[in-house]
Amino acid sequence: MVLSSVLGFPRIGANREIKKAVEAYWAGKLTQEELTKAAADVKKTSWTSIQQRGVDLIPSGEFSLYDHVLDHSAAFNVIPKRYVGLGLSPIDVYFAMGRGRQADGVDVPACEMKKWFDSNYHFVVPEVSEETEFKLNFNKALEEYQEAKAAGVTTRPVILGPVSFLVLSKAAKGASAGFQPISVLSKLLPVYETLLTDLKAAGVESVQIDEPILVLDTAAALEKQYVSVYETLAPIAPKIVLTTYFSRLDSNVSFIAKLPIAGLHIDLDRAPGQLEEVIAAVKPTSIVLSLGVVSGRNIWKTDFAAAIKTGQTAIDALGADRVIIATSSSLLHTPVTLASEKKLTAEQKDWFSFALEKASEVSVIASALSGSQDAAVTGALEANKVSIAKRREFESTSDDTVRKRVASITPEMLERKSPFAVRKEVQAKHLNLPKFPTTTIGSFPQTKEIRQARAKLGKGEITVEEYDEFIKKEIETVVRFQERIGLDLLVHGEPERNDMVQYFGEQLSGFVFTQNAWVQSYGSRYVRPPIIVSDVSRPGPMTVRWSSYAQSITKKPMKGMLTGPVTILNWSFPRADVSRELQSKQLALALRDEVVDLEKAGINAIQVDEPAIREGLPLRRSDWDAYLKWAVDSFKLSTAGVTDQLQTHSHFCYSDFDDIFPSIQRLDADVISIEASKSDMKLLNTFKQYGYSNQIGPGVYDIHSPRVPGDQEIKDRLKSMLDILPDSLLFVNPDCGLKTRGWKETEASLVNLVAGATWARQNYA
Ligand SMILES: Nc1nc2c(c(=O)[nH]1)N[C@@H](CNc1ccc(C(=O)N[C@@H](CCC(=O)N[C@@H](CCC(=O)N[C@@H](CCC(=O)O)C(=O)O)C(=O)O)C(=O)O)cc1)CN2
Ligand code: MET
Ligand SMILES: [Zn+2]
Repeated sequence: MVLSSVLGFPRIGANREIKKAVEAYWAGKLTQEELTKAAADVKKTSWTSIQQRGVDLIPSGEFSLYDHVLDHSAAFNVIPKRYVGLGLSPIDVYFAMGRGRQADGVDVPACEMKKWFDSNYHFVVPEVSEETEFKLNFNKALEEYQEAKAAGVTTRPVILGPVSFLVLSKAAKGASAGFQPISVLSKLLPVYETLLTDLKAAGVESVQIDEPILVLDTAAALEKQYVSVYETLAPIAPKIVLTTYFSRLDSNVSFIAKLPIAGLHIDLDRAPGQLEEVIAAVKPTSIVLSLGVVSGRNIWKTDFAAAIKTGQTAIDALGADRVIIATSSSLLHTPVTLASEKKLTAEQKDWFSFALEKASEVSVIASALSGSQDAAVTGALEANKVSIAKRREFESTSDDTVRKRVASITPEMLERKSPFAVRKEVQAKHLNLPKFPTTTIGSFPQTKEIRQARAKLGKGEITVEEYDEFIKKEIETVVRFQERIGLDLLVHGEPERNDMVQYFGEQLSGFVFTQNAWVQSYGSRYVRPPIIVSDVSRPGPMTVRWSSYAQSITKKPMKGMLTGPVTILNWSFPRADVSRELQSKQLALALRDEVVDLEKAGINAIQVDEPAIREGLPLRRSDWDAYLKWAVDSFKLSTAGVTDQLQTHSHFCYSDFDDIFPSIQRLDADVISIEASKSDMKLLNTFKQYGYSNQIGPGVYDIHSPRVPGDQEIKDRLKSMLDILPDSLLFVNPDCGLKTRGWKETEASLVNLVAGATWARQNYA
């Protein structure tokens, strides 16, 4: 019989229960017991509803109050010294690592966060050194297995494998030079032995061990480690299903197939082409193959006929007992349920499947492959056939004007009129900014009042005019604030935006957006990715009136603020029927028109954010060039339609530039701002080493935490930056936008930032 499986489930709860509970706990409005209870309720609901949908292998242990990688660090005692001995309870140590803590005399910054592979989810980076004393503080996989059992659901616990855990870790401060976390694998392994022995003793039949790094090129050099880990673990553990996702195994499959594992999961949504090679590799073994045919990353209804065909190919080679039908990855990256969407049309609703609907999908596909004649199954197959046919019909329509415009993009359209050196002079005169110009990344605090006003507008409790007036007042407050504390290049603060991507999705043709389809980005922060359903175009200006209003009330230059094409694409659910390149170029043309309109409206600096350009980089190196070509071209297409005197900015809030450096240079933005406050100055050395030629604002403090940076701290940062970068190129700004921050810390931090720039002007004249 073919079994069905779900690899992981969204944590937020259908009504954002977990986000609300966690934030209430932080605010001191909920006790730890109440928080634990809220979590227990959501977990129980998830387990039972997946079970009701007929899924055989139900995940447990992957739930998290903040981040599952952080859960592993806490469980394995991978807790940096700076969080120890502060008198905090274990849960507060955990949250302090995730988001920093500044209260009651305690002042610790957060751990670094990084993007989880090519997704918009962030994990908290574990810090490891020779000194790390690994031990099992608690066994979360076991606890949640038992919790589910008590609720009447037998689950398959999920853990992150030891090799991936260490490869995703970084060297802790104080580790010796050149220390590689993977070098302490043999010290970590006993923790996994204990964890898995306990699972087995508790009667756990099989365990899902995630080793996502197996889809990376770097895993090829880790064969020895993989062999030793899994030879040690297999004899003492429940049956191991080694789980990979987001890309293909390529040649790694040859050593993976020899590991003593009971099952192997592969992602056939992202990498359908690997099926044959993987089947061939596992055929001579007894390994069960878990086929990730239901996307964990997108929301389109699965084409059952195609999935059944794939499943049948595997069954023909391996037999039905060696095939599992699964989601391609955890469903963490999809919203909870389509049932919460009240505003989608019936036609639109029929296109999609969210997490709960996907649970039904794996179950139906597996049943069909097991030969079920059950009326519910045959009915579902029939209904799916109709839905897919309708969707295909919709996809066959296109917007010819947009298609023609994309086809007629010329190389000249990608280039500014003059090179950077010339533009820099023109812009210096025009904008008249001081040395070390201070600016911010765009958003100011999204207060409760702003969100409530928008919620009221949505419910029809206030009129559009009232809402617009309210937004204008917010803009004015932000402008006056910036003038008062002495910032140089102002922003309007983005109060009108629910989110930097959703906001544009809502104004562009070709998108559908949701009411409640929240997906976790990090910690308690969630997004509602808009869905691209057809060709994209811009019915009219999107930001011009807000930016020109903001400019009209100040003499200081106002920076226009847009989200770039690659980022809109990456943070939306894209179409699956046309290439990402085509979608990106369509977005770029729409943004190009907006940029030109902003310049016409008297805006002299425009920032086009591309924080997702790095994250969109394919996981396999051989796919990089093709991606970088269209991604960079898209950005250039969106920004190059202006005169030399317009200063273009772009923003990237991550620090992994090593791999894409030449592409960042090729963007040819006049100014870029980057995340640099949490990583050390190594990043700036990279910029120097490559001879980055345009202006750059390395973030001088971390905005992801409510912690206020001291003014000496900012001066020290500027000093080390100026040791590396030419002073004529330096801008002074935070790491990222301030939307998640409160006003109190925003004001204190920016005052210190301006003081830092003033100090630099005095000392680096
Ligand atoms: N798409 C995206 N990806 C990104 C980022 C980003 O900004 N956008 N930034 C980076 C970090 N990730 C982030 C992701 C989300 C948020 C964030 O602030 N999310 C907000 C929600 C933003 C939003 O959509 N707000 C809506 C809805 C807000 C809301 O909850 N309203 C209440 C009603 C109002 C109230 O009573 O408070 C409701 O619906 O119940 C609005 O402002 O209109 C949150 O989780 O709290 C920040 C950073 C990387 N990836
Ligand atoms: C995640 S990048 C954020 C850029 C945006 N302009 C902001 O300040 O919010
Ligand atoms: Zn940012």
